[in-house]
Amino acid sequence: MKTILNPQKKDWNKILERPTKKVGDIEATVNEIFTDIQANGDAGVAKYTEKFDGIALDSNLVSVAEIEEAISLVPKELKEAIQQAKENITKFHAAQKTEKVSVETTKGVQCWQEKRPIQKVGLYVPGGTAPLLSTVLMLSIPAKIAGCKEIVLCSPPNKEGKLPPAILYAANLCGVTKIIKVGGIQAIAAYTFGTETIPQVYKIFGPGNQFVTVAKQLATKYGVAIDMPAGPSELLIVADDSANASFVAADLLSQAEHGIDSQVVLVSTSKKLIDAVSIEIEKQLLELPRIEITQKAIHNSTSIFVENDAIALELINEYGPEHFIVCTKNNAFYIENIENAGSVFIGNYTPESAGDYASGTNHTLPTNGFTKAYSGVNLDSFMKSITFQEISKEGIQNIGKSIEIMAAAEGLQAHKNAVTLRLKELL
Ligand SMILES: NC(=O)c1ccc[n+]([C@@H]2O[C@H](COP(=O)([O-])OP(=O)(O)OC[C@H]3O[C@@H](n4cnc5c(N)ncnc54)[C@H](O)[C@@H]3O)[C@@H](O)[C@H]2O)c1
Ligand SMILES: N[C@H](CO)Cc1c[nH]c[nH+]1
Ligand SMILES: [Zn+2]
Repeated sequence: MKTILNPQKKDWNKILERPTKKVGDIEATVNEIFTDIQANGDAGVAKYTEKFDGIALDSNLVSVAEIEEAISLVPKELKEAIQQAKENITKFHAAQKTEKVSVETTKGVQCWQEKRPIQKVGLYVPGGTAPLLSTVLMLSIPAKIAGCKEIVLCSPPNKEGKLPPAILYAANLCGVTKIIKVGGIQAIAAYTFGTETIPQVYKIFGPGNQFVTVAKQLATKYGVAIDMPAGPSELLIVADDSANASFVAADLLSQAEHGIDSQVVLVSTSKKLIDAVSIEIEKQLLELPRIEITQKAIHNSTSIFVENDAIALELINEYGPEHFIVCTKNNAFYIENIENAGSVFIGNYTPESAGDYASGTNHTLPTNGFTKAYSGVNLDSFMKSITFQEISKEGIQNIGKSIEIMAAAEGLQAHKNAVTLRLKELL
């Protein structure tokens, strides 16, 4: 990790540039695959599964027998861990249900809003560098609580043409209605257009690498909604002398481990802490099995020394990290004033991994600065609001004149007439 001392504000964006590929290069590939799958359906999907995942499949649909086999293969200990995570994720997302909003805006004019589940949703579970069974829980649990009817899940097959048992076990446990062995751009294209085996969906959810993220963004041009751009993992930690350097290093390494395009950043008002973390990273790295990936991501990453908490906060809000760990003497200051972050982790005993797996919050979060405008996945992501209104005779008399005047001001006579006729009838 390189260390930068007191950078000038004008240099922040350059220093914190995300290590992602140029989107333009990926867009051409994504466009080509979308066109092919729109025209050729499952045959197109199979072609790209063979090209990118190196496996030729007769069918990409997961069978009941495969699910039964998976259930028998998952160790009891992992089943119990999944159960605890499921309970916490369920509690946190079920608590997000809201009451119907209903207001009489003017006497006789009743307006209300009700939520409805999105009927057909497509979940994407990454599997390129690691099979993210936890993502199955993060997406299917809120989908089920929201009441979505068709919950489809796509994830890339391994070299044996299978999905890992834990992914199938979790998907079955959480009420996924169809599981398909397909990953990457081809999965997103299939959700967008529908194929013989993969249903077209109304909204696509889930994280993925840059290919998946750019493909999701293209899906919106064809009228399919997406949760948000949730690309390569990011973590920013603000820590001072009150933090445990070994814990800080472990947290930075945990997100660097995701892939070479992950980005981790340490911001500190203590040079002593920056040095201690750097030594700890080198020590802990040697013990990690994914050392090559993790080392590359760490190489892309930066420690930044700043004079005080106010500067640190300004820099953090400008960057807008996906994950934000706060471990300082002034935690309350950061918690009150953070504007742009996906999920915040507070204090020495709140590792980011807790949110990845089992505390209850959702780990599908905006990256690449999209925290400035997007929320992470939550119960509302799987629902939409419909507004209703009912106006009585008294109500139309109370607001009719204003509608007539405004419609006339816009030059829309037919709009005005729709009110005028009713008001006349009531005279
Ligand atoms: N933001 C979040 O909420 C969040 C959550 C979890 C994971 N993540 C991120 O998700 C990502 C998962 O990435 P992954 O690669 O492990 O799995 P993935 O499933 O997203 O991507 C794997 C697929 O990419 C496709 N692919 C690979 N190389 C390609 C190429 N050259 N051209 C076209 N397609 C290609 C293949 O089809 C493969 O199946 C990581 O970057 C991780 O940090 C983000
Ligand atoms: N940190 C990832 C979100 O960026 C989620 C995850 C899943 N498994 C481990 N981590
Ligand atoms: Zn993670």
